[in-house]
Amino acid sequence: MTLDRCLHRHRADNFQTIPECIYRIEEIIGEALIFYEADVLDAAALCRIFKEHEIDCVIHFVGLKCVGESWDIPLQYYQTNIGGTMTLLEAMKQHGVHNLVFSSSCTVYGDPQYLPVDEAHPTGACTNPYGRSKHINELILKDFYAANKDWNIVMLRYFNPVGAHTSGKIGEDPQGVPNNLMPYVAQVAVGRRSHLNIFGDDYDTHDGTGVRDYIHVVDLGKGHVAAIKALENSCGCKVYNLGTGHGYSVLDVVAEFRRTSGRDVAYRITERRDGDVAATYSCPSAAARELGWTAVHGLSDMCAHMWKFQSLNPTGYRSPSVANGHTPVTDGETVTDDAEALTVTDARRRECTRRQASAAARLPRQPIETTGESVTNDDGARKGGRPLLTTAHRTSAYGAK
Ligand SMILES: CC(=O)N[C@H]1[C@@H](OP(=O)(O)OP(=O)(O)OC[C@H]2O[C@@H](n3ccc(=O)[nH]c3=O)[C@H](O)[C@@H]2O)O[C@H](CO)[C@H](O)[C@@H]1O
Repeated sequence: MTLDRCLHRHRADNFQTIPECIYRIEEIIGEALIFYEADVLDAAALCRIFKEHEIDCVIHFVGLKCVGESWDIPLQYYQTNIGGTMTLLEAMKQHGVHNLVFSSSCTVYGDPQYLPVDEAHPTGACTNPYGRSKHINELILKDFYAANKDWNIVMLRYFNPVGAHTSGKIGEDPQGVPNNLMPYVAQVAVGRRSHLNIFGDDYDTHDGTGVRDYIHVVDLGKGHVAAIKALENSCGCKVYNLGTGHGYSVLDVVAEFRRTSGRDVAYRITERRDGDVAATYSCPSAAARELGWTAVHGLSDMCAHMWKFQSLNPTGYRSPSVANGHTPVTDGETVTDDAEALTVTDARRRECTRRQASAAARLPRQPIETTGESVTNDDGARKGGRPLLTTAHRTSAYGAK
């Protein structure tokens, strides 16, 4: 899913950064990546991918995901998030691929009626179009399964994904002002922003600030691997929470980030944000019982790995070269050394391009060309024999968060 985010975010404004992100993923997994650039609403493009590979299952990460933005452009949210699912289901159906993992969200629970929230909690009282698009997707998938019992569908309700890969090589790199808490905190710590605005300290929580169930992205990724195993065992249609079961307040996160980074995180208390709930955290026991999956990383790891990525890449994947005179905002020799190791040099770009070309040459055909001007999209299929995963998503001039 990190791949999805990297491609999504950088495609619109700076194509040059895409190979760097992919290059880093290749370093981590030790394989060349094959990815397609295509629109999830482009049925022909999707069909071509299915024709060119023998695909076992699809992880459907596609989606616009900014709560605030979804009020401004609801039609784009419904078109991308729901239309994309319909197009993908049709393509899968046509090509006999009947195994799907879908990225849902705890947002489908709305303001929780009880805590911790389990999968039996009522859904649908969503507070924004983004949330409604996730809920409608769940309803569509349930109806679709009722008519297609030979399918296996796992819907994963993510709580609040944060952190970065433990290597610090890949992580969240929001364009513009971050909408979510953790990347904002990281950017304050690294000196890109002066202070965090905390949206309200008068909630009915232990310190008055909002409480969430933050989950490390590596744990989240492993949850998907567990879901794929369930598909292989013909699980039918299932829904699982992916969370830790622990709630932390905004001030808890700030304190932990200060501790792990050794940096100050200045903040101001401001008004509540529209649509925020006081507290939500998961009951993750169904995933433990049925998928054999449990989150292992706590808040300390989430902050430490987030900080590692942020400090090694102060301005994300656009971080200028240390070798070319940029001084990272971080201190400490190890960080500087690693930053140099991760710096994008011309030589590495050439090597990256060579590896990409070499990987592409092993494809039966060339990657799909995109259509349209302001809308570009990325599909990815790992290669190394049979592609196991296909991710597909669509971005627009607005992009994701
Ligand atoms: C209701 C809803 O749709 N929630 C979505 C939103 O979760 P959340 O709104 O829970 O995530 P978030 O990271 O935006 O906010 C977490 C907590 O931090 C607070 N906060 C956040 C930013 C900031 O600058 N200052 C501040 O105080 C915020 O009020 C909340 O109490 O985004 C997530 C993406 O990761 C998921 O998509 C969730 O489904």
